[in-house]
Formats: sequence, C-alpha cells, structure tokens
Amino acid sequence: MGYLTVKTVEEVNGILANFRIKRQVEKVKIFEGLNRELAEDVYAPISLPPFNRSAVDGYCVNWEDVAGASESLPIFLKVVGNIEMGQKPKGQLEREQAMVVATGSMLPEGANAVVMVEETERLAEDEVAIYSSVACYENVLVEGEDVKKGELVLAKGTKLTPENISLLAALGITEVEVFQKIQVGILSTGDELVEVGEEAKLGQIYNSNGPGLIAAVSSCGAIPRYYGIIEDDFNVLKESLEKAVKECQLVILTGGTSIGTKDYVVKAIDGIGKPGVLVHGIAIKPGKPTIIGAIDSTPIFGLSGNPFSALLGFRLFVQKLLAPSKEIFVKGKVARNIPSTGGRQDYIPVTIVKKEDGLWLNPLFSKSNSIGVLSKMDGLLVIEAASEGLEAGQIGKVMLKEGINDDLFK
Ligand SMILES: Nc1nc2c(c(=O)[nH]1)N[C@H]1C(S)=C(S)[C@@H](COP(=O)(O)OP(=O)(O)OC[C@H]3O[C@@H](n4cnc5c(N)ncnc54)[C@H](O)[C@@H]3O)O[C@H]1N2
Ligand code: MOO
Repeated sequence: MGYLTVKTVEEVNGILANFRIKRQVEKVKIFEGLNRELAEDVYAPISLPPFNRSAVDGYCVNWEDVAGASESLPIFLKVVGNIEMGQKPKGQLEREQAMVVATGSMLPEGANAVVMVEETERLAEDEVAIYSSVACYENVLVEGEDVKKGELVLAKGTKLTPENISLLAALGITEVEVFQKIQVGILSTGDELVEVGEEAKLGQIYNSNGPGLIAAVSSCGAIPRYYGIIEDDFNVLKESLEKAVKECQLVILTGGTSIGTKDYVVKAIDGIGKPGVLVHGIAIKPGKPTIIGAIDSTPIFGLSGNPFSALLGFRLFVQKLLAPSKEIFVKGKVARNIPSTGGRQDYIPVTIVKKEDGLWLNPLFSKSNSIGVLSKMDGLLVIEAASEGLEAGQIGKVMLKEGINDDLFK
C-alpha cells in the first residue's frame, strides 16, 4: 500500500459505504431510550385509542335519537348515569337515553356520538334537553382510528424521539431493543505529547487531539474510550491498537500517519489483521496522509497529528460512519481571492458576515497545525479538487462549524 496512491474523497466515500460496524443489541427502558436506535420492528400490541372515548365534556347519545334537535326544537333524553374517568361504563346505552361523560371517558355500547354540555340543559336528575344534533361519531375518539392493533408503528433503525417514546408508552410498551452505542477507541501517538494537567517542558506540547476527539465522538452519540498517549514505539503501538480493536467497534489514532521513521500506524494496522490498510493518502488539504483501514468489521482511522487535519479528518470520514448527514452547508460570496492547488479538495477556515446582499466569507490564515483559528472560524470553505481557487465575489460552499447557530446564516 503506497502512501503516494492518493485517493479522491469520492473514492474514499465509496470505501466507507461498504463498512458495516458490528452492533450489539440491548434492552432499555423507554425512559432511557431517547436518541437510541431501535434494533427491532415494533408492532402495536393494542389499538389507539384502545376503546371509544369522548373528545368533549357532555352527554353520550345515539346520534339518530338527536337528529333534528335545535334550540327551538330540543329533544329530551333520559339520563341513566355518569361515566367516571378511567372507569368502564356500567351497562350499555339504550335508545333515547344519555349518559354524562367527561373528555376522555370510555363510551358505553350503544353510544356513537357526544353532545357538548353547552348544547344541553339538565332539566332533572334523569332528564336532559338536547339543543343540537350531532353526526355519527361526532366528538368521539374512535377505537383504532389513530393506531390499529398489529400495525408496524416504529421500524428497526428508527431513532427514538420524545414523540416515539410517548407512542411506546401509549401502547403499554415498557422496554425496547436498541443498538448499543458504538464504542470508539481513541489513541494519541507522539513522544512530544503530554496530557493537559501535566507539566509541558520545552519541546513538549499538550495533547489537544485527544480531548477534541473525545468530544467529537460524544457529539455523534457514540461512547469514547480513551487509551491515552502511546509512545512512538512500534510494539507498544501495535499492542495498544490490538487492545482497542478488541474492546471497541471503531478506533481512531492521531499522529504517525506520515512517512517519517517513527510513523508506525500503517505497519501496526497491517500487523494485526485483515483487511488492514485500505487507504493511505487522500486528496484533501489539510489531512493528506489520512489512513483508513479495518480489522474484520472494525474500522480504523489514522488521522494526521496536526490538530486541524485531525478534526477535519474526523468530520469528513469518521463522522460519516457514526452520524451520517450531520453536516450543514451554506453558500456565500468570498470576500477575497482565494487560490487553491488543484487536484486536492481544500478546506479553508472562514468567518461569515451577513450583509444585505447575502453572506460574505472572509478567509482566515491557517496551517494544518493551527488550532486557535478553528475556534475563531464559523466554518470551512470547501474548494473542490477541480478548482484552482475562487475570485473575490464568487460563490463558495461552507461546511458550518458544529454547534454554530445556522439560523444566523439562512
Ligand atoms: N517528508 C514528509 N513529511 C511530512 C509529509 C510528507 O508528505 N512528507 N506530510 C506532512 C503532512 S501533510 C502531515 S498532515 C503530517 C502528518 O503527520 P503525522 O500524522 O505523522 O503526525 P505527527 O508527525 O505525529 O504530528 C504532526 C504534528 O501534529 C502534532 N501533534 C501530533 N499529535 C498531536 C496531538 N495529539 N495533539 C496536538 N498536536 C499533535 C505534532 O506535534 C506535529 O506537530 O506530516 C507532514 N510531514
Ligand atoms: O495534509 Mo497535512 O494535514 O496538510 O499537514
């Protein structure tokens, strides 16, 4: 596998599309199900509503008994009882009878409409005047009109939202099978790194990729498992990678992707199993030496150690597997000429200014090692590989930074 056989982003996306991460299944209580992905089809065990219910406060009747009733020509019915909320009606409703119902009460056999209380007058304990006619099933929530027993209500793969959880509860379902969250191993490589909180001596730098990637993984709904800083030693790296591959369903390494004497990531991946390294070198800037491989069904990403490249590699490739279609793009005019080397997709940090004539994009100075600029930017301007840059005033496409209020730019 040669480093110089650089693949295009489209080719890489084609490879990623064939990845199938092994997902375990677990049962969770619906109270804990928010944002989890169903691992089973859910069929309705009961209908909704489960029985005919009144939609209003009033009197349940047989609609034919009150046909033609009006203010000037009321129809008188015999009141034979009250239906309490949550109670099964005692007996059925005979013709020319009425029962008092509340919004949500179960209707008795024989009742097929409800007259609202304001269209009636109670004349005596056992008599009510009805001043308005009703159609069949008027003011009735009919059994099964919302969901039919046996119907497929939520398909496997559906993400549980508050609405879905409410539906499961309405159906009396307390637990569902969901996919376990994907566990993502994160390994930082580099002898120059120290963990934040420790003392960085001259020549050393803080490991910023580790915490950044932990956060990026969490924001995709996966579980980060951090394996710390791995020294630049082939055997140590191989051992640590092997452990992470065993314990996780996806692994990310940063650093050691280039072709320096201590860049062991390619060798380590190829050394622990098949298919091994599939990509080494992608036509993007920054992030050219990005590595993608797999051991059985566990994808492994070797992201460049450079912080900008590492986080870009995460968003472009790792995120495709963990949380596809999370990206939000906007278009705007570039404020200055922006040259770009053709043949590589170029990502340029920009701030976005909203003016009367639309959005304007101001490029920010950056290198692949930049990190301060990533917090200042609003997003990354994408210059396609076929383009050699954009002239001031030309339209460009920006991938918005995560968490930015995209309403500002609509
Ligand atoms: N002779 C060549 N040298 C390099 C090439 C090349 O084609 N030929 N490519 C350059 C490019 S482009 C990139 S990108 C880098 C890739 O470097 P590595 O992935 O091997 O990463 P390192 O060398 O370990 O580190 C690069 C840079 O990033 C800093 N770093 C590393 N890890 C972290 C971390 N966890 N937190 C913060 N910063 C980190 C590291 O100190 C270096 O400054 O290779 C070029 N070289
Ligand atoms: O490809 Mo590298 O990430 O530009 O420095």
